[in-house]
Amino acid sequence: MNHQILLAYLEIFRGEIMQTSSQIRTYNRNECITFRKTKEAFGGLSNMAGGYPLIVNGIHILTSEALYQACRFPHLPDIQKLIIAQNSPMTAKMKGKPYRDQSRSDWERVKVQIMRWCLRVKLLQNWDTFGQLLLETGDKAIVEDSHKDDFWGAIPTNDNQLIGVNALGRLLMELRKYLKEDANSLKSLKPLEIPDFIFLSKPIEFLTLKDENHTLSIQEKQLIIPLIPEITLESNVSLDQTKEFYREETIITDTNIEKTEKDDNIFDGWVLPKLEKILQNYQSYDQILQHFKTVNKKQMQDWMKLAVELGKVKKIEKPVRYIWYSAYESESNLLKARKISQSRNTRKTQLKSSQKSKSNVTQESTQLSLI
Ligand SMILES: Nc1c(N[C@@H]2O[C@H](COP(=O)(O)O)[C@@H](O)[C@H]2O)[nH]c(=O)[nH]c1=O
Repeated sequence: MNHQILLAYLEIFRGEIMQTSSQIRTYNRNECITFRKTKEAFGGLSNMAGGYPLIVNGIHILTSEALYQACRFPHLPDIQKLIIAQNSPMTAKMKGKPYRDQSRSDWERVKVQIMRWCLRVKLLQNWDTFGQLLLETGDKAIVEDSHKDDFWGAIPTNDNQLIGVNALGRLLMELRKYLKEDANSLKSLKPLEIPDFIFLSKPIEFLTLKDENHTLSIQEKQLIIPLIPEITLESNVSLDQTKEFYREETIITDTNIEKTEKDDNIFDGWVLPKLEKILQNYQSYDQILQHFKTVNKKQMQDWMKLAVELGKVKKIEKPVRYIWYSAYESESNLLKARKISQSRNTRKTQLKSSQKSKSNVTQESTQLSLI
């Protein structure tokens, strides 16, 4: 094998090493800081969390998730624009999904480095808030608790364990370590030394702490907010509906700016909580639509698709119906328990009818209850 090919293989191997089985970790929930929903105590650690705005090459970006997803497409500035124009980080992720096969060709190899860089941007530009949140995790392991992503997060196996590579949690722990031991080294950030590290057609710039308070000023945060109505329009909600939503949910004033940041995401802040309430039982698409009277069909379809993709909602076919994931899980556990108890009863009846001894019956039913 020639030298260069060997080097290329080595690089790929280095990039993918985090995905190998030796990288899998098991965490005990009681001993870690876990986060899943952005509104939980440590939800701010999620890339999906609002309230940690960024500026790269002079462009406002609402979340580290949007920045990370945009980094897939340095050669496709229109897709980058589409991604960062979304109000919801989950929608930002989904908007890039149809183009994933056009991600930069070395994406799998560089994505961990890119995530590390995105987290550093998040800290650099939200020094007090994000820094404090990171330090509040103490010395505990940080774990992204995920339904199905055991690369970036870890999946719960029973009440107390989570298993996965937990790449995001580990990058956050690494960042916390630097913050504790060498905070000054995090106060500026060089662009990554990878080819085509480009955002909206320009090489990504060298970043430094923004202002005296190390965070974006209120004025800067307000500059970000006017983006929201345009974006919502793009997803087929009428201007009136948009205005109505923001009138009710997020009237922008200096005093409630924090609330605005938290609620600046329709999908996270409004759609998901509503779905969680409605979908404690199976519901058809039309039944769901009844609960979202002001929303048009296409938008609702997109949201349902997103909720399913993100593992929040389970979709069942024939006929199509939906249920909130944890309700689905408890229902299937109930069904499993029922099946076990039915098969135990059947077994007992069979055993009785074949007139086995009493001790045999006890032994068999004990074995079945262990399944
Ligand atoms: N799947 C998931 C999250 N996963 C997030 O998605 C990002 C990785 O995207 P990708 O590399 O394109 O798969 C990364 O930020 C990871 O933390 N987050 C959430 O709140 N909810 C989810 O359901």
